[in-house]
Amino acid sequence: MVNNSSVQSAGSQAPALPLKAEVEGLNFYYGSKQALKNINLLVYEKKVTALIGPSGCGKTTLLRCFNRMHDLYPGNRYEGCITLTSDQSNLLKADPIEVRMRIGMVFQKPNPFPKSIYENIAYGLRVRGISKRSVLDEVVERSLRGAAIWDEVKDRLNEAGTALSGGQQQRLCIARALATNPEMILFDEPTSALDPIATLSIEDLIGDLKDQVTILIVTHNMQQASRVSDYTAFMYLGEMVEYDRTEKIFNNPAQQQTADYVSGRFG
Ligand SMILES: Nc1ncnc2c1ncn2[C@@H]1O[C@H](COP(=O)(O)OP(=O)(O)OP(=O)(O)O)[C@@H](O)[C@H]1O
Repeated sequence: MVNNSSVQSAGSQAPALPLKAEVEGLNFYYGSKQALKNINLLVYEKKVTALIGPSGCGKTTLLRCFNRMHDLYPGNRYEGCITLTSDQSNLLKADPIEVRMRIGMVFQKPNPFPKSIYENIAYGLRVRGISKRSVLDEVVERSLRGAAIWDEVKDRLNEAGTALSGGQQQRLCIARALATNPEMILFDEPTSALDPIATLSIEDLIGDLKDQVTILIVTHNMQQASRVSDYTAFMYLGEMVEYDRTEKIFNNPAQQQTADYVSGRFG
């Protein structure tokens, strides 16, 4: 049974950490189908929060609310709010273009633009009217360094992004997300298409990135959630069952359902 009480902060023992965002009473509908039910969640600043749960529980749907991806399809509807603490803006009511500059996204499958490595980073700035070469050069280098791929590509910036290995392409996509100095980055199963070595390098990178940005990650991989995240939210059938420090969720969860899921008894 899902625990219907609204689960908000990450457990009673959580210290009072700075907040990046607060999800309150979030419902989401694909047409007439309700995929998220009264989600309440505090997202802590410069921490990694993992969303876990069995297939179809609503992890990706919740993640995509944060950068208004659902607006791209007709019939989708949100209720409730996701408030960014920095300026108290409700992401569900703000201009979606602005939201996507503040909240970057990295997808399951690396999806570089069919452009050069340099342009993969610079393109998003150009479409926002930034064309000064020195500024673009600086952002390209900073972003590629931030994604731990600068040394590998600095001498081949004019080569196609799609010519890189899968793991390098994913780091290029992370660099692209960093270019706008986002406040949060959303990762949707970012290593599911990668081999174990590339997976570990992305996990290391996520650990490094949290010094500068708040991270929300959807993962099916329990070991990955326990390795990379500080907080974990367990969802089931569109509801938030339990949210706490990752260590607590994996070692001593409050709900039996969470214990069953993290120990592999269902899902
Ligand atoms: N475009 C859509 N139209 C209608 N229903 C959808 C759509 N996308 C997802 N759903 C439904 O919403 C619910 C949540 O889906 P979601 O993809 O968020 O789950 P998930 O936990 O991320 O699953 P998975 O781990 O398999 O990716 C599921 O019942 C799914 O069938």
